[in-house]
Amino acid sequence: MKVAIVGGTGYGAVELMRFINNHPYATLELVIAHSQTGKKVSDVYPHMQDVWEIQMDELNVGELQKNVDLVFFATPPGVSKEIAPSLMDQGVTCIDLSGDFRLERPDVYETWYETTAADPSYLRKATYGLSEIYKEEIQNASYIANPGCYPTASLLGILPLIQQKWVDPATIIIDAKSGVSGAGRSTSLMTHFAEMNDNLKAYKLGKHKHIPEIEQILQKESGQLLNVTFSTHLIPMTRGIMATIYSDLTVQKSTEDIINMYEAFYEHAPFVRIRANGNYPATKEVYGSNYCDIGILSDERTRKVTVISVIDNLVKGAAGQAIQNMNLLNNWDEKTGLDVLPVYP
Ligand SMILES: NC(=O)C1=CN([C@@H]2O[C@H](COP(=O)(O)OP(=O)(O)OC[C@H]3O[C@@H](n4cnc5c(N)ncnc54)[C@H](OP(=O)(O)O)[C@@H]3O)[C@@H](O)[C@H]2O)C=CC1
Ligand SMILES: CC(=O)N[C@@H](CCC(=O)OP(=O)(O)O)C(=O)O
Repeated sequence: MKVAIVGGTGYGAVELMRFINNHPYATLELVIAHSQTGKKVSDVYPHMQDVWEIQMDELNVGELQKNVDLVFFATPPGVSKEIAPSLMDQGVTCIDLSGDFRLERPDVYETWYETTAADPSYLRKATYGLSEIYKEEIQNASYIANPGCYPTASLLGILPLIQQKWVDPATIIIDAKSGVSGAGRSTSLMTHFAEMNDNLKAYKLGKHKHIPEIEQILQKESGQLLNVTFSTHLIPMTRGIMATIYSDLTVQKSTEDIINMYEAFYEHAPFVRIRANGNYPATKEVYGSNYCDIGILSDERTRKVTVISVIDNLVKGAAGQAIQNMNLLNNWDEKTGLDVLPVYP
């Protein structure tokens, strides 16, 4: 399968290239850059020397349509909504790492992204690509809206309890922390070394674009209208997300009961690992891999459950899940190209 990446100089793109290099059925045909066209991938990322010497082109939708079977968008929000419709019209399959097609309702997108939404007729063609939950829909999709990094960790962490109705969805609180690569490659005051080193910052409280994304799925899966409390923090590490999720239990269940239920729920999900009682995952234990590791505590004193869910934001939170979705779309083993262990320490 011939693939292209749009947004080829970003962190999401270079992770896609790492996995495509490992993939037996996908070849990278075109890399589309923005401000660095004409350069080779290895000029921008020297660790790719002798691996990806491909020269980056400027965007030409006709060339994409003519030359590739699948396009990955690894661009900031606001880009794919302009370009993707003509690819959709020509029947080119797309996997979009940005948030442009994740929200079903244009008015909700416009409120949270503060810009106009894609045309609703195209929004309706998109499938939300949370691989473990929407496997069948993904297998039949033509446009995949790859989930955001925080929603991936949060939703994989809480959805089993929602589907079993063992928690009250209205009481969910998600406290999440991310490494700085989540903000992409370009520099900013927020993420430069002196601001970030030895520091821990809360940011975008009450305003994060992942709030409506998480609510959309929680509402769909619980059948209930609800709002979620979701707080994001930047932590001085390169990769990784930890989502610590709290909710009120509606039934009396021990930690063991909940762990057993999660193990059954994710029985056929090779990338979700449930920890044993008393064992809680750390971000380094999934570093560089497509795993989502989950630890659980049922606190019988407070009748609340705590779920700890960790991912690598660039892998399960972006490029890895995108490759997993490409595999599902093509009926390939979902682990194809992704069978790498976490890098530790
Ligand atoms: N980083 C992460 O952990 C995650 C990222 N995502 C999402 O994936 C997408 C890519 O993220 P990431 O790789 O981190 O971002 P980066 O900022 O590292 O890269 C963005 C890429 O898009 C290009 N680009 C910027 N503006 C335009 C434009 N107008 N038209 C075409 N290309 C453009 C940039 O080129 P140039 O620099 O030359 O402008 C660069 O190649 C984003 O939507 C992000 O929100 C999703 C989950 C996790
Ligand atoms: C650390 C950091 O800044 N993280 C980014 C999340 C990146 C992401 O997944 O955003 P999209 O929904 O746009 O794809 C943020 O909080 O905005």
